[in-house]
Amino acid sequence: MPVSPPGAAITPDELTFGSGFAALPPAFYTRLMPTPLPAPYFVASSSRAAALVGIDPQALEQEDFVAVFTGNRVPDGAQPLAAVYSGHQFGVWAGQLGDGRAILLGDLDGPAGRMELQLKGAGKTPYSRMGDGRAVLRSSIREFLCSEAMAALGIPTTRALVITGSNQRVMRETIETASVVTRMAPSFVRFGSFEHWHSRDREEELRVLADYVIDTFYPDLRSAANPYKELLAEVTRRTARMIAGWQSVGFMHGVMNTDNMSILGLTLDYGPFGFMEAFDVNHICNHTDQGGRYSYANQVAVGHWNCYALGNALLPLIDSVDAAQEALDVYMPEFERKLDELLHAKLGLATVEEGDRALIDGLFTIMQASHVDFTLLFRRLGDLQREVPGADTATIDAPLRDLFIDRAAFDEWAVRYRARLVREAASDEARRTAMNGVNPKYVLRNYLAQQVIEQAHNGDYSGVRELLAVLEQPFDEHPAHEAWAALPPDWAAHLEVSCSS
Ligand SMILES: Nc1ncnc2c1ncn2[C@@H]1O[C@H](COP(=O)(O)OP(=O)(O)OP(=O)(O)O)[C@@H](O)[C@H]1O
Ligand SMILES: [Mg+2]
Repeated sequence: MPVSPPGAAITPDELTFGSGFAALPPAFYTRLMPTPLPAPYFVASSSRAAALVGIDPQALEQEDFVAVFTGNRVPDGAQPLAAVYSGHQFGVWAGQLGDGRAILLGDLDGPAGRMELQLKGAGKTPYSRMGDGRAVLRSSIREFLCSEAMAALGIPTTRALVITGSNQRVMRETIETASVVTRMAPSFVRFGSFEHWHSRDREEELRVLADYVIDTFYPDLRSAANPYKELLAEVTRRTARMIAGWQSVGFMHGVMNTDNMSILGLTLDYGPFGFMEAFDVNHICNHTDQGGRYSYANQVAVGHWNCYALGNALLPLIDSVDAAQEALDVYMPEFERKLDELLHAKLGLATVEEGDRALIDGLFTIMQASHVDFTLLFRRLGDLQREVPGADTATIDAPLRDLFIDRAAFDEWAVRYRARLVREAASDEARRTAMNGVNPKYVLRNYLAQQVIEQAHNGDYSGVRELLAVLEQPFDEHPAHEAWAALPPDWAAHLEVSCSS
């Protein structure tokens, strides 16, 4: 359990908000107050996120913090604002968007550096368009749990500090209740924040924003011959690494619009996301995405496409198509390098050989044919013994082998894998430990989220908190929660997640 740092804030008045983003000229945002919710209550908090900004996690349950993180009380020094941005949605230019329900309070300096705190679902803003400015408890729980789960998996992400709720009714497909999730990130600037100014031919604002991002988050790039080109290259690299991370755990974002792409390469906006269960490379997690633009396989190319949209927006500053192209060309090599590194670790291969790619591809091919559960497969792979002299491998490998409908295909692949493992120095035991440290036992399966959401709708938040505790340590054994690592139950096959949030 992380402990709170000495001197952790126990009242909101002990928070000292800085104004990094708010110091930009007014064109970039609208200052406004969050809209209070009636009788807010505490739902859950992340002590790990709290430690990052020096807040005593226990204090988050207190009325004064609940008021602050619902938007009912604005602490001294905070300068609440909603930022403007635009973006491409499902590949089509959508024009102006902006924080339609997210309100930035300001930033806090903590042990891990500067973090902005943003209330998602805190009321209407000038960018709300037809929306009500609210988020529902269901979607806030999903965002809260997945942000913290991804952080624990080592994938760059925005964080979630706390969720509060209110009985105020909110209309979605059915009537739900309002909730606010407080997110944290060094910055919430998006690709779409740059597209916004480029689309309006406003080079001055474009430059101010790019300079702010470079000076604050990428100071090393300042001395480069063309810092804007280097910014594009670095964001492209980070995006490629983030998506390699997604692919390696079977995470599907669901709405990779350019307004949901972070300029820091963080996973941003947990809406209709999903973790791959029965493996299908073309799986689409978002029910609304009928064309499958954001399917598991397409995420890789879409990440690149989104970087092109950013590159296009930065072009007036980079001032050379060739230079921008060069910056964008780092994407595939960086993605493949990172994915290769992650997959080697997932297979317990500490060395690299020429045939490894074919071996790994072979595994994905048989996973696809048998629609094997992604998480269970990699977790059980760690149990495979390199040598089983004279023994019946079918029996020994049963828990792993039985995940495949086509067992002969698995047997064939296992022969190749064993032959490869013989050239690894690690013992079975050492390899298993290493593999269990990178292949999670627990991921946020949709049905798990659904179960704790249903409990929460009945006023019981213990499930959210328990699931968070498990997802914070996804590589460990949690004997009391063995069931959460199992294959999804039959009813889960009918779960659909959409953009409604
Ligand atoms: N209920 C709502 N009220 C007002 N605006 C909304 C609402 N839901 C979505 N929007 C706005 O619609 C646009 C696209 O929505 P999207 O679902 O990508 O974002 P989001 O989930 O609200 O926020 P974020 O990207 O900050 O996580 C954004 O401008 C967003 O602020
Ligand atoms: Mg969004």
